[in-house]
Amino acid sequence: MTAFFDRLADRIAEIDSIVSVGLDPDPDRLPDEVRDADLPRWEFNRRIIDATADHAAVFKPNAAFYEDADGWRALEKTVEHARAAGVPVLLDAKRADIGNTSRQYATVLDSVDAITLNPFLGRDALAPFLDRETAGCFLLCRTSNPGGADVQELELADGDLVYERVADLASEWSAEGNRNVGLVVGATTPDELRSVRERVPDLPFLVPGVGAQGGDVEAAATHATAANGAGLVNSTRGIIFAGEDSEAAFDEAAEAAARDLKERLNQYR
Ligand SMILES: O=C(O)c1cc(=O)[nH]c(=O)n1[C@@H]1O[C@H](COP(=O)(O)O)[C@@H](O)[C@H]1O
Repeated sequence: MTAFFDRLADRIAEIDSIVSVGLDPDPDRLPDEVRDADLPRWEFNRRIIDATADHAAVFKPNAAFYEDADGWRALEKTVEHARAAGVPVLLDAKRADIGNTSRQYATVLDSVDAITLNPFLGRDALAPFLDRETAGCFLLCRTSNPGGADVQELELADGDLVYERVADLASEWSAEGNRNVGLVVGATTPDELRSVRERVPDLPFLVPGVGAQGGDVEAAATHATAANGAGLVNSTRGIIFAGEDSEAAFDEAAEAAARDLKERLNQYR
């Protein structure tokens, strides 16, 4: 199998979209029509996948929404269905731990194409993921949440900020290894997004925070992709729950929202 970022660049070129469709099926927000299904989260995701696959460079399920017995079954079916539709799956799990545990965590890459990782524990904790040549590994760099600056913008002795050092290390680790490392940089801090892009032009970014979090679509589109054309802008609630504000069926509303985001992003890239 070819490297993930090459496969991603090919898919982006093929469907002309850098949209990552998040699959976070919050049980409290599922529409009535899926609530009686055997696995409501799977039924919801199945219809979202079928409706939005043509606009989705990847699907990004967040593990938090599946961490119970039915959830694991729903996630397994979701991953299989997305991949059968030809769409790679980026599991948003923000993993990494001591070596023994990380080695076990990394086995999930037998089933998905890419994963988000937490760089806080350092290189050895990431190694079991980064060692997989065909997987994509997105390291948290400058996150989109309000407290993202608390740790990530602390100043180091040489004047660099923590998130800048994370970007530099990710670039080194990628170049020394399998060139399979990207960064998570939020759209809610467009100046930082721009500065990280200037710092590491070769790393693909996953840019979350447009849509429900109100991030900057133009900055996201301008800076998400690396020189090879790989990069993603994610929206989750803004796509999958678009039907809450619409007369249309939830999957039709999701299709329209995904298409609209694709077109808005494409104006700037
Ligand atoms: O790693 C992520 O995907 C992520 C990083 C980050 O800094 N901010 C962020 O929102 N995310 C994830 O991206 C998704 C955003 O969802 P929406 O705000 O509904 O578009 C959620 O699954 C978040 O966990």
